[in-house]
Amino acid sequence: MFLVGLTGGIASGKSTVTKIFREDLNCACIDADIIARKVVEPGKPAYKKIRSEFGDEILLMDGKLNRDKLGSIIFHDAEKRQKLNAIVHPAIKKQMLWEICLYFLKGYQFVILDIPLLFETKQMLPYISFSIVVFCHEDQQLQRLMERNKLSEEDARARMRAQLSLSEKCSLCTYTIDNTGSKELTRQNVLQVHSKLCASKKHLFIRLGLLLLCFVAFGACKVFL
Ligand SMILES: CC(C)(COP(=O)(O)OP(=O)(O)OC[C@H]1O[C@@H](n2cnc3c(N)ncnc32)[C@H](O)[C@@H]1O)[C@@H](O)C(=O)NCCC(=O)NCCS
Ligand SMILES: Nc1ncnc2c1ncn2[C@@H]1O[C@H](COP(=O)(O)OP(=O)(O)OP(=O)(O)O)[C@@H](O)[C@H]1O
Repeated sequence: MFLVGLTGGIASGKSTVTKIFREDLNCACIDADIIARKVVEPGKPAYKKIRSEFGDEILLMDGKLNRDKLGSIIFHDAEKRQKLNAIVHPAIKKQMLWEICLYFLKGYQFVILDIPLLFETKQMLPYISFSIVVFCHEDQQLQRLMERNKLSEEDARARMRAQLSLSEKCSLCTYTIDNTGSKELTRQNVLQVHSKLCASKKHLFIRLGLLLLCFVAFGACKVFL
């Protein structure tokens, strides 16, 4: 099995593309944003750390995190964002590695990891064989973000500034998926990248590598025991 990192800018279309991989193409997909929500549920270690770092004013009446409030703090303050990242990212990585193992046991050829900050944090980069960037024009990104999250232009731009630009991300990846047109056009672009992933023999090399490692370990046991 090999891992594919899927990234892009905020609201550039990662979830839209992941949905096509998962629902139309039956691919194994893991979404870092969903994990990021799970690991900060009340009672989880990351929740307790966020509460002591940011205070009770970032909680809703029912004790859950007020995500809008926390977002409005961290997207306007790089130091606070760094503090939140330092609490949440290790928990996301741990959960993600666990979910990858489950897909490995199910025998998938590859798993797609939807990670918004793939190139910024670099945490999962050592494990990735191919990376994909979903891109659209900056003005489309701004418009889609403002509409979806009901944000002012200033707040939307602050969120966009918290990440590498889409052009920087495109220069770092293996494949790009153009999401500047209709969702149907994007679907066609996803199909093309999917066929390239399916044609890859990387999983065979990785399996061969693991097999060789087992032989070496077995040989070493025989010599030393
Ligand atoms: C600040 C929070 C509470 C805002 O929650 P909200 O529901 O409004 O947004 P959501 O989680 O759906 O994220 C939407 C998008 O914002 C961007 N984003 C989120 N966190 C960050 C961050 N720390 N730095 C830069 N961009 C970010 C990503 O593109 C993400 O896809 C939340 O985003 C969060 O907990 N962020 C820290 C964890 C993180 O880095 N998540 C990204 C996945 S690695
Ligand atoms: N090709 C498209 N045409 C029109 N609207 C689109 C297109 N692709 C995505 N959208 C819309 O833009 C918004 C952002 O898309 P999506 O949620 O897939 O982005 P994302 O990169 O996953 O966002 P985030 O970084 O916040 O997780 C959504 O409301 C979605 O419906």
